[in-house]
Parts: sequence; structure tokens; C-alpha cells
Amino acid sequence: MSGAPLFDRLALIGIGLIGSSLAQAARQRGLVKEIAISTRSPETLQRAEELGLGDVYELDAATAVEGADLVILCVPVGANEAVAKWIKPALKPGAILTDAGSTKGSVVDQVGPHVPDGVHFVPGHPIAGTEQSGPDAGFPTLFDERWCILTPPEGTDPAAVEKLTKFWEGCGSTVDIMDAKHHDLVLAIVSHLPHLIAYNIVGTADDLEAVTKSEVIKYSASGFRDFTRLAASDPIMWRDVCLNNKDAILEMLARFSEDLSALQRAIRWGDGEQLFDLFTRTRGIRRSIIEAGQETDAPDFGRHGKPGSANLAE
Ligand SMILES: NC(=O)C1=CN([C@@H]2O[C@H](COP(=O)(O)OP(=O)(O)OC[C@H]3O[C@@H](n4cnc5c(N)ncnc54)[C@H](O)[C@@H]3O)[C@@H](O)[C@H]2O)C=CC1
Ligand SMILES: O=C(O)C(=O)Cc1ccc(O)cc1
Repeated sequence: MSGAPLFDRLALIGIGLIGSSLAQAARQRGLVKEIAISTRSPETLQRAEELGLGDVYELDAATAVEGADLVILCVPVGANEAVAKWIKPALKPGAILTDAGSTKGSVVDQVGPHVPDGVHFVPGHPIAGTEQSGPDAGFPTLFDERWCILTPPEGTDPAAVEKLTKFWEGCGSTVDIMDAKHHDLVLAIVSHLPHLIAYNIVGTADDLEAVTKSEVIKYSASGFRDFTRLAASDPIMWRDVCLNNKDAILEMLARFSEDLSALQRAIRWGDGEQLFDLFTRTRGIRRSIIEAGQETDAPDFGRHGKPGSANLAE
């Protein structure tokens, strides 16, 4: 990125995959003048320093946010409220407070009440990630050609939303704005349910008595291996996602179970036509994703194409 930095001081609270990637993207693209990093464990903070991710390293999150004009919470969503209470007295008037959490309604409910007057609260969610966690997992291009969803509560200063949008665009993303409740419903089906299905199928395979663990590893076809990648995602992060998007996830799980029962019935009664029809319809969805430039061959969440850069490799 060319031009003046957007922010003087960025404070990142939590320095795992997302915090580390943001630090690297913001630094490489000149989006901020200074980066302050805070995280709970001294070992992780030391690792962040060894990796040279920031300029200032603080165990005390409140000290890290002092003087920051952009504060991004990059902790598991279940930790957001405690962090918000902690940093509240130290937030600078006029600062933008945002987060990267995978759920949004819970962040609005749990962080919102602790945001002091004069601080702009704009929750966010980069739709970009991997199954890795920790500061070593971060990389500066993580957000390139990905969506970032912002869910500003009603009455949020449009100038703050615009400035945060510019920041994410500087990180390589395209920003969409939506209501937190809608975000949680959409993400429940496209992200949260797939992870739960992956955790479940890998757990089931692991529990099978008639099939040994070595056979699961030896004969795993690529379909099963794709599930094991998702099922290797961070347990704390995904526990928190499930507990903080409970209603939408339960709604999607209920629909999923009904549809699975219908498939079960079709198999039991030899209804090949129903199976064929469903498999044909779903194949069409995959083709639409490819045609829209949302190439998904990469072993992580699909990038969206920018106009003119659609990847039609398949
Ligand atoms: N991993 C992914 O693919 C994606 C994750 N997210 C969201 O981003 C956030 C961060 O995720 P990751 O970076 O993947 O997690 P991570 O596990 O790699 O890093 C989390 C960081 O938060 C710190 N932390 C945990 N509890 C804390 C507390 N109470 N106070 C201070 N620091 C604390 C940890 O020490 C670590 O530095 C989560 O809310 C997650 O839902 C969003 C998009 C993708
Ligand atoms: O690794 C994958 O395939 C992901 O799905 C990454 C991911 C995980 C959580 C999010 O909220 C967004 C993206």
C-alpha cells in the first residue's frame, strides 16, 4: 500500500494465527506506524517478540491499548468480555475498537456494554483462516482476496466504519457490512456446521471398534483427509464458537439432521433417483463457486476472486 499510514498505533490483543497475520500484513503494507502486542501467556508474548511481530510487547492489555487509535481483539470469542473489561479504562477517546471473532452477536452483547463513550465499536470477522493456531502460524497474505464482514451496531459513526474498511482493504480483503444476527446465521451453515461435521466424523472414525486407527490413517481417501484438517482446528476457539452461536448452530444442526434422515431413508428404500437428484444439485453448487472465482482447491477457506481474476482452473 502506498500513502500515509491509516493509524498511528495498532494494539493487537491476542497474537495467534489472526493477530500474527494482521501484524505482518499491517506492517508490510504500511497501514500503521506502530504495533503494540499483548497476550495472556508470557511464552506466547516472547515468541511474538522473537518473530518481530510488533514494536511494543505488554502482558498488561490495558497498557498495550494506551494511545492506540485502532484496537483489535484477536482472542477466542469466549475471552472477549474479560478483555473488554480489562482494557476499558485505558481506551483512547476516538479510538476504533474491533475484533476478529467468528461469532458476532455474542461480541456485540458481551463487549458492547464495556465500550466507553467516544470509542467507536465496530465488530469484524475476516473470513480467512486455517486449522493452525499460535503466532508462528500467521502469514501476511492470509487476508488477500478474502471477505471481511463488519457488523457495526446501529448508530455507529460511518467515518469509523469507513476507516476500518480501508484498513481491511489495505490487508487485501473486500469488506461486506451486515447485521450481526444475519452474520451468525450465514456463518453457522458455511463455517460452523462444516467444522462440527468434521469433528464428528473424525471422532466417529476414531471410535470404530472394527476398524483400527492405523487403517483409518492408511486408507483415508482425500475426502476423509479434508475432514481431518478441519477437525485439527483449535479446540478452545471452536468450543467458544459453539457456545457463542448456540441458537444458529442448533437451528442448522436440526435442518442438517432432517436432511440426513431423508438420505438415510433413500438409501434404505433404494431410492436411487432421490440420491442422484441431490448429488446433481450439490455438484452445481460447487460449479457455481468455481465460476464465481471462489477457487477452493487451496487447502484453506476459499478466496474470492476480484473482478477479472476469477480462477476457472477446474
Ligand atoms: N483460526 C481461524 O481460522 C480464524 C479465527 N478467527 C477468530 O479470530 C480469533 C483468534 O483466533 P486465532 O488467532 O485463530 O486463535 P489462536 O488460538 O491462534 O490465538 C489466540 C490468542 O489469544 C490469546 N488469548 C487467549 N485467551 C486470552 C485472554 N483471555 N486474554 C488475552 N489473550 C488471550 C492466546 O494466547 C493467543 O495468543 C478467534 O476469535 C477466532 O474465532 C477468525 C477467522 C479465522
Ligand atoms: O481453515 C478453514 O477451512 C476455515 O474455515 C478457516 C476459518 C475458520 C474460522 C473462521 O471464522 C473463518 C475461517
